[in-house]
Amino acid sequence: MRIFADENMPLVQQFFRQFGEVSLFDGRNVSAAQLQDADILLVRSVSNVNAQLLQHNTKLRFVGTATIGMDHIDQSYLAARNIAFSSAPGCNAQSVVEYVLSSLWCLADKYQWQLADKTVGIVGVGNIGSRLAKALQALNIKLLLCDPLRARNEADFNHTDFTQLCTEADIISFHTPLINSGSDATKHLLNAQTLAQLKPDCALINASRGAVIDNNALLQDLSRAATRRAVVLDVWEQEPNILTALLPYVDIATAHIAGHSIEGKARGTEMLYQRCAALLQQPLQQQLQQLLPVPAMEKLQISANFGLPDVQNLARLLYDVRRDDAILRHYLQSKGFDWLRKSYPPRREFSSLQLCGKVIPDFLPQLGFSLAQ
Ligand SMILES: NC(=O)c1ccc[n+]([C@@H]2O[C@H](COP(=O)([O-])OP(=O)(O)OC[C@H]3O[C@@H](n4cnc5c(N)ncnc54)[C@H](O)[C@@H]3O)[C@@H](O)[C@H]2O)c1
Ligand SMILES: O=C(O)[C@H](O)[C@H](O)COP(=O)(O)O
Repeated sequence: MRIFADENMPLVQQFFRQFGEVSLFDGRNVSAAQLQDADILLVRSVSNVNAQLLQHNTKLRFVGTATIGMDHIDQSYLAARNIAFSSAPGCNAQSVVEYVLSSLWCLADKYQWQLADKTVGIVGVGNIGSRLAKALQALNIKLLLCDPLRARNEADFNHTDFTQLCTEADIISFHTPLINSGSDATKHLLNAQTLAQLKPDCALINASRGAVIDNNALLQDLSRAATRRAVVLDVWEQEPNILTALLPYVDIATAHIAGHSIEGKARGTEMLYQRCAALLQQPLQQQLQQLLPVPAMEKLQISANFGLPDVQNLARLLYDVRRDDAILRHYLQSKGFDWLRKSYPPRREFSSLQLCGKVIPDFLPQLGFSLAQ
């Protein structure tokens, strides 16, 4: 069995060698000729899997993307060819939540906000949005939730229409898939018209897909003297060739790495491994927990005096998004967007640090921290 995998898929050899020979490729530049012998194809978000890429391959049995987003996969084409497909739902959801929390704390420091006075609008309340909602509730932050699909299917879902959310939120965080057309389309959900409805100081966070915000319209908006909004962008239109004119207006700019914690990426590989093992009717020989590196900090003692104001310091032990903003601003021009992603420095999730103590406040597990056994 021949397995072809993106070179940026951690632990892929360790997981997949059980099924056959693993060959690696550069995901952004992979060609149809390279993949003609693949039985199993494992990609990330930078490879468009479609008729053109698979034109020379007649034996493919499985395509997996170690990502949550699936907008780069032509699923109808795979179904028509009877090729099994899987994404990795939720694999890096906690990583994105930690990115958003770190961004909020940085903005709160920079602009001296009291986060408890802010209303955060979450647009897209799936794996990431609902975890984020739980974390923000733990921090006593007021929420508005917008998810028309959930509103249609769940009678008790407390939905706020996007237009209303735009006028009422102090901060909006986007967590929808990229949907190009139809009544729930998210492409350019935030555009010149919807931007004009926001409060002049409404902050924006986008860690979903770049095209959910019309980047040119955002640039126009941010260039206006009347606009005073803080902006965090992890995702951009036309990656890797991003609109660099936005950078001076953006408080935190990163290279589509919100989901790139060590756990988030490796969980994606493991989920595809489990799916492949089921498809090939093979036993599971590997487990992520055994393959993850030992974290630099394993245990921390919490005293009875630990309170909500201490959470920010605790979280910063593990991740501070300003590191990634600084790296982008320093290296984007000389090394490029894809290099920033490929050489992303290690980041562990909150759960890697086990908290010990007689009484651990409830908000810590709600934020994703784990308790020592
Ligand atoms: N920046 C990163 O590194 C990174 C990492 C992971 C995921 N993502 C992106 O984040 C997206 C969301 O991830 P998830 O795991 O929460 O996905 P999910 O599928 O679990 O949830 C998406 C939610 O968005 C809702 N939705 C769809 N259309 C909507 C609309 N028009 N308005 C409001 N809500 C809408 C869906 O009903 C669903 O509940 C992914 O599709 C991916 O594109 C980015
Ligand atoms: O959709 C996702 O899961 C994320 O956007 C993912 O982190 C993208 O990262 P990539 O696959 O490009 O490394």
